[in-house]
Amino acid sequence: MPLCNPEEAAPKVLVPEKLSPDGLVLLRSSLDVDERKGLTADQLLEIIPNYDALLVRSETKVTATVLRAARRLKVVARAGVGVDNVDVEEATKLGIVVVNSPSGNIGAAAEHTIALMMSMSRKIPEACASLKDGKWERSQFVGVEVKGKILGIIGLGKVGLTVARLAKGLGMTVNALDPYASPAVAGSASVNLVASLPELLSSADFLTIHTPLIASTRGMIGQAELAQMKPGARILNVARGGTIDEEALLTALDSGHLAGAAVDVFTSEPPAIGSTAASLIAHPRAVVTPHLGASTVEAQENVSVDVCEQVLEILQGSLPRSAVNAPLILPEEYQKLQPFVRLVEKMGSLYTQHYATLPGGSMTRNTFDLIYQGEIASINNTKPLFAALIKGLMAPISSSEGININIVNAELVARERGIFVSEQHSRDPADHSSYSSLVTLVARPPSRTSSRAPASVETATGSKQAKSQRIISGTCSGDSLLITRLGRFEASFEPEGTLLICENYDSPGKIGVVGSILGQAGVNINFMTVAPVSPKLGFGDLDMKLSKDGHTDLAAKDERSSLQEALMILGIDGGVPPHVTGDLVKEGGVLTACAVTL
Ligand SMILES: NC(=O)C1=CN([C@@H]2O[C@H](COP(=O)(O)OP(=O)(O)OC[C@H]3O[C@@H](n4cnc5c(N)ncnc54)[C@H](O)[C@@H]3O)[C@@H](O)[C@H]2O)C=CC1
Ligand SMILES: O=C(O)C(=O)COP(=O)(O)O
Repeated sequence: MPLCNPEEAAPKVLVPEKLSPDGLVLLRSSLDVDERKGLTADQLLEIIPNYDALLVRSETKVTATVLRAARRLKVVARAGVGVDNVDVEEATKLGIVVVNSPSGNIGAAAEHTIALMMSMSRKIPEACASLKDGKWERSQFVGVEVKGKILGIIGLGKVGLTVARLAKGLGMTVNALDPYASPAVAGSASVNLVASLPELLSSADFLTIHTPLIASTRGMIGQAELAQMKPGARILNVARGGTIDEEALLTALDSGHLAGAAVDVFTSEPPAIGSTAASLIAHPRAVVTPHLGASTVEAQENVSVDVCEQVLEILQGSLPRSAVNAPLILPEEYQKLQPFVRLVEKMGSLYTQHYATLPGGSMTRNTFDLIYQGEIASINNTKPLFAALIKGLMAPISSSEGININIVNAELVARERGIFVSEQHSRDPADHSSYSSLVTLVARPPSRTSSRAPASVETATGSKQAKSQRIISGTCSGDSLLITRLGRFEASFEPEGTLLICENYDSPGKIGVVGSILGQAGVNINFMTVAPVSPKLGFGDLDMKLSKDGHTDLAAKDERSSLQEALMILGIDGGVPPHVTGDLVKEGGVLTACAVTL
């Protein structure tokens, strides 16, 4: 699918950090890639409104303020694992997809951990510096071996497990603490899962952290925890600054309780002059690197290609494979859903535009059944359809404060707006018409009383109950969309462009009357179709099931005979002047008229 119309400017991608060209080259053929290293926070805030995608590593702080200012932004791609520099919650609210590269740099981070452990245990950085300084000080740099020692790992995820396997190869015993780790996976790597942090701390000769920085891991190793470690033990952090309290670590090194620390990551990067982290860096028993865990040629190629491919997918309207804040959907399922996503969005928009203009309209009904029948019913993951419905319902009545409603934030938006959708799958072929798939949107009435109107209020043209039906059905054939039912009328029209929908008495001359009013107003008619009252007002078995639950207000079958109205749907060139719909309903026999744009 092309990323943009050749007439339009290509979507813009901002890359404020060093990213491997291997991924960027994939973007350049269809996107406008802007590499702007060294931007200040203020500069980023100033230019971000111009971009559709933002590619970062760990240095760029993608704050709520940046995201709110980013009016066009569809995706933040983190070329790496940790997304703690991105306000994912705010991105979710705004419908901005956040993707990462969950496995591109695992090997690099694990190897760096082992490199730091060996450097620390054999005092390689100090020995190297001394020798370069012209000295030959062999006796000062006697180290310890790791073989036969116990390595304690906090966080047995992708990096932790790789470190464990490498450490096993070095002859270490590996203990690990991870409440979410699989005992089978740990067992297969010969890792002993321990039950508590004190157990891990008190047994380890080397302790290494491989958790994300989240609420439960922030400051997880403080003064009390360091005190539980063996005297002379060594600690490593190649995960995130903030998991170990830097002040407490400095004290433990100063006191000699810990023999060494190897640190790649800091609470603030780069650490401020005079900060605790700066003192830690300067400490003679600390081996430090400036967040280099992922800095290998191979890892950078991997993460760059991984996220750039995802940026392309997202800007093409597909779902990414590693979204941090969107549900996982298999590509083949997504492919099947695509035309229905368009259909359901149009049905939602048609619902709001059509019913909000009816007498007593407005979006007073906020509880919907979305019913999938036929082949579409076999797809279980219908999150894109749910999102499309919310988007369609909201689009005509809300600017949504610039929020792009999509699969990322649809549930949140629906909750905030008090919209409830019950999705129902009916796989029974008897439940739907001749269409291979049918999607039906039913708005439940505001209360049971209004849906159970007594027979005495029926008019000559049908029951109040039947008239109050708010049902839209539709189907897809290839890429073509078709509305097959609107309220109690059996329709057959494409939900595209501007449509004038008139409900009228099904009597001769109506078409001429409508045509002449439109002609006088200079409105050009493209096509016209008439929708009679549906001979099948409900959904057969499904209809009955729903009615028993009191969910819907579908009409009873014996009400059909008295209904003599029809729906006239006219495709219009351009818009319909507001007075035209008013003029139409003043005409005898035209009951309602509304213009919708789909
Ligand atoms: N220094 C560097 O350049 C790099 C750092 N990293 C960092 O390494 C960390 C881990 O990365 P991955 O292994 O890929 O992530 P992962 O998600 O595969 O593994 C994290 C593990 O931590 C565990 N965990 C979470 N909370 C825990 C707790 N309270 N106690 C014990 N375990 C807990 C989880 O169950 C999971 O198994 C991330 O923070 C990432 O940002 C990753 C790559 C490079
Ligand atoms: O992937 C991660 O979590 C990392 O910490 C790597 O960070 P970087 O991309 O090297 O700034």
